[in-house]
Amino acid sequence: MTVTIPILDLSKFQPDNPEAAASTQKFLDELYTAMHEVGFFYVRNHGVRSEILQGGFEISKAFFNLPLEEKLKIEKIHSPHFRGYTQLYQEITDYKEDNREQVDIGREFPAEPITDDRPLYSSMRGPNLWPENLPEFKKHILELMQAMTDVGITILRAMAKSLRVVDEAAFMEMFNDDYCARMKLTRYPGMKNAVDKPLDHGLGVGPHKDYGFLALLLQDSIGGLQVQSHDGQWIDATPIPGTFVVNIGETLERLTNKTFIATTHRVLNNPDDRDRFSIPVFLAPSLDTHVPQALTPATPDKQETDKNFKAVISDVKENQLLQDEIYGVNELNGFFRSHPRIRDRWYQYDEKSKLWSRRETPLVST
Ligand SMILES: O=C(O)CCC(=O)C(=O)O
Ligand SMILES: [Fe+2]
Repeated sequence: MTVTIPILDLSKFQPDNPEAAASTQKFLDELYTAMHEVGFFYVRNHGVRSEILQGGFEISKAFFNLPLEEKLKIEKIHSPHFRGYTQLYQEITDYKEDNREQVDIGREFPAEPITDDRPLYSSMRGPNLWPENLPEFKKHILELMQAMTDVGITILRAMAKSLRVVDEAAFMEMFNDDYCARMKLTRYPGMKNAVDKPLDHGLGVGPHKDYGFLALLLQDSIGGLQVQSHDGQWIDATPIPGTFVVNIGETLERLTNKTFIATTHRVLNNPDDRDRFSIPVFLAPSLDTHVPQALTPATPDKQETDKNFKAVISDVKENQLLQDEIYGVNELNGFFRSHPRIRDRWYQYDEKSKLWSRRETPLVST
């Protein structure tokens, strides 16, 4: 069966307008089907002005065009909050170096004092690293992150409604003022980019599932994002102007007892010399949230109910989930796992208590 990624019209979702009840319901039904069967969809009529989106790409390109030594001034290693720039080939997904460079941005908070009474994961909050020589960067990027976050929160509310059995108020309480948002600016060099010489495997980012709740992605017109269908085939998420691509992470999949699926995806570098740019935003609940293990009843396994349904084939192993009940613990462990250099510079492990803590001063490498 060929899988297509559905396109949903967010303007149909008007939960507070009784006159739009029918169109809202239609949207919720489409959303349910998309999340249950594909785990990915495009959203159009999301209401974010195109100048904000265009401005985001322009400022992101301006940053990546800076000389490397300028970009390295905000390298992530300088941030105990895991913010900042990562060079090409420095991050590893599915055992291969990613052919991409990126900047990680989070919600802007002042650094908190390091005290024993705070949970360690409170270090995930903190300031971003901003490039000194691009003064307009901060304003544009925070504006774009807020606009995309607002769309994401609306979609999360729609997801709660479409699941029906979920208590919407309790679900949305996880996204109180202290919700988590992370944005990435990415550049994937084209395979024929003579300066960068991408690694032959051609993977901008290897097969993976996102681990939070929701990802909302702005992509340019180059293409390369692929989504893995149930039977293991790779489907192109071909760019559609004016849309975001939406998918969920493993924490929400677990919470819905796999009624909604966190689909494996990857990005291929463009075969010619043109670079691809994308800007994903990842949403998750506030760090202190106790994420319930499952809010909905288990869905009968499709393999048991449908004789024609093939076993799900994924390049990502099951049960790699970050299983702690408190979201902040999972988020910190996830960043520890993917950024051991940053972990060791800013955090220390005590063999006796088997606990991690923040270093008073960063470890200076010799
Ligand atoms: O750049 C993209 O299209 C997707 C990136 C992605 O999947 C990720 O960073 O988790
Ligand atoms: Fe992803």
